Amino acid sequence: MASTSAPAIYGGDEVSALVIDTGSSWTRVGFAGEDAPKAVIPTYYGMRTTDVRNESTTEDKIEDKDKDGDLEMKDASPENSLEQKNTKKSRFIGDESLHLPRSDCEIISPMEDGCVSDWDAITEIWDYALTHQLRVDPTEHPLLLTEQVWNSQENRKRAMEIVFEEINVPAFYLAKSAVCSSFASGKANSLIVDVGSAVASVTPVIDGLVLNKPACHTKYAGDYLNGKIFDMLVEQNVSINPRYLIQSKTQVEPGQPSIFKRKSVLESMKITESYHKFQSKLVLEEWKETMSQALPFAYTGAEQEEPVYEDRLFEFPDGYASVMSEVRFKTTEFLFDPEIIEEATDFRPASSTTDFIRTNEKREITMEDDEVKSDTERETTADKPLPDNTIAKTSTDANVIPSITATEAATAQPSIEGAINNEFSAPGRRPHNLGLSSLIIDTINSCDVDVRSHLANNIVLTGGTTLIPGLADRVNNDVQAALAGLKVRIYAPGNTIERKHSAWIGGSILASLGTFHQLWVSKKEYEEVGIDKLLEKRFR
Ligand SMILES: Nc1ncnc2c1ncn2[C@@H]1O[C@H](COP(=O)(O)OP(=O)(O)OP(=O)(O)O)[C@@H](O)[C@H]1O
Repeated sequence: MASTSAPAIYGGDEVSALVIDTGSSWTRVGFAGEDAPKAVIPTYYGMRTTDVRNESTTEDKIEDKDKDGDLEMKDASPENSLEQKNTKKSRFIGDESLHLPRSDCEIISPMEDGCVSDWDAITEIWDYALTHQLRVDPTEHPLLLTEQVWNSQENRKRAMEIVFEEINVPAFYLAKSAVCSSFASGKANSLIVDVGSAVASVTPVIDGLVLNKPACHTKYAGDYLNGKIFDMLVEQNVSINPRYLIQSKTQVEPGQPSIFKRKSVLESMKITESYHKFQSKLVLEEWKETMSQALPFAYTGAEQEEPVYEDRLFEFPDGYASVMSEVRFKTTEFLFDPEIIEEATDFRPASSTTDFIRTNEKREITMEDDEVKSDTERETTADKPLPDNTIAKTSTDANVIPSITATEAATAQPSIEGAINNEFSAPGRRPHNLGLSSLIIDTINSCDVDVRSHLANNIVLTGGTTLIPGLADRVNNDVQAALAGLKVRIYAPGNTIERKHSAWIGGSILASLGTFHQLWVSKKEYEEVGIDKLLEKRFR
C-alpha cells in the first residue's frame, strides 16, 4: 500500500489520526496514512504481587535495566486492608519487560474470544503503546479502534468511555476489523477469512458493510495449533526447555540428548507456571512457523497416496534437534478438522477474569524444586552429571521446569463451550467443531444466493496463521470442491506485513481518507448525545 492518503482533517487542523488494532496476541498502533503499524506489542502483561516489607531483591536489580516497559499498576488490593498496605502490584507491559524472568510474575491475557475482557489492563497497554512507543500526546489525535464483529454492546460502551474519559482523545471511530481488512485488500465485497492466534473468523463484507448473521468464528486458530504441536511433541517424548532457561548449549547430533547449561540466576527465583508456559508457547510458535505445512487435500490415510513432504530438521532452544516428517502436515490438519480430537493443551495465558491465578498459587513451583517431574520425561537416557552447573540430559529434562500436563493446562483456561449454543444467532456465530474450509463453505451458504458468487470470488486470507505454506491452496481446493457451481478465488497477499496486519492497514487507509473526517465522533458529540444514542446511530 502506498501512503498517498491525505492526513485526517480534524477541527480545521491537519493531524494524523491514530489507529489501534488489538488482537489476541498482538496490538498494532500507528498513524493513519502509513503503510504499516509503527509499533506491534504483545497483548499480554505480567503481574507481580510483592511484599513491600522485603522488596529489594537481586532480580529487581536485573529489572532496573529495563524500566522503560515496567508500568506500575494502580492499587488493586481491597481498600485499606492490611494486605493492601503490605503488598504492591506491578504490571509489566511491552516485549522486553514481558519476557524478563521475575519471581511470582504471572503472565495474563486481557482478551477473551478475540475481545477485550480486562479494561484496566488494555487501557495501560494502549497508553504504553501511544506514549512510550509512538511518543504522541493522544489528546491531540483522533483515534480509530478496530473491533470484532461479535464484540458485545457493553464492551463497545466501555471502549467509548475509556477513549473519551481516560485517554481523552478529541474524536473517535470504532471500525469492524473485517471491514478494515476488506479495505486493505481494495475490495468493497469480500469474504474475510482471518485466522489469528485465539480466533478464526469468516465474515462476509458487502458494499463495505458486514453481514452480521452469517459471520462466524471458532477457536481453531494459531493457539489451538500450538497445543496440538505440544501434544505431538509429548507423543514423541520431546519436552521443551524454553530459551529463558538456557545459559549455553553444546551442539549435538540430531536425536541425541541435549547438553545445556541452565541460567544460574534463575535458581533463586520462583518462576510461575504461567510464565513458563508463555515461554514454552514461543518455542511451539517457532516450530509452527518454520515446520508447518498444509496438504492440498484432506489426508485420511486409507488407500490414499502418501502426501509429498520434505523432512526438516528442527533445533530446540536447549540444542536437542530432531527431524520432523509427516507431523509437519498432520498438526496443520487439526485446523481443518478439529473434530479429530477437539481438545488440545492450551498455552494461551489465561485471562484475568478466570481463576487461573488462584489455581497457580496452589501449585507454585520453584526452580529448585526437584520433586517436579514432567509428564513428558523421556525414559531412555539417564542424566549425566557434568561439572560446573552443566546439565547433560535428554531434552525432556524436567527438574528445572514447572510441569504442564494436558489436562491441567486445559482446566486453567476459560471454557467457551457453555456459550456456544446460545450464540448461534448473535453476530459472529460460533459454530462448534467446524474446521476452516467448512467454516468458509458454511458462511457462504448462509448468505443470500445473490451475494454468494461475489463472496466465493473474493475470499481474502488474513491473520498470521494463514501464512502456513500450502494453506491458501488447501482452502481453494476444499471450497471449490464443495461449491462446484461458483468460481472460487483466494486472495492471499504474499507480503507478510499485509497478511499479519491487514485490519490495521485498512483502518489506516480509512482514517486517512479525506471523506472520513465526517465520520469521526467528537468528544463534544459524545458529551451531548450520550453513549447509547451514539452506538445506535453512529456505530451500528
Ligand atoms: N509464518 C507463520 N506460519 C504459521 N503461523 C504463523 C506465522 N506467523 C505468525 N503465525 C501465527 O499467527 C498467530 C498470530 O496471528 P495474528 O497476529 O493475526 O493474531 P492476533 O491478531 O494477535 O489474534 P486474533 O486475530 O486471534 O485476535 C500466532 O499464533 C502465530 O504463531
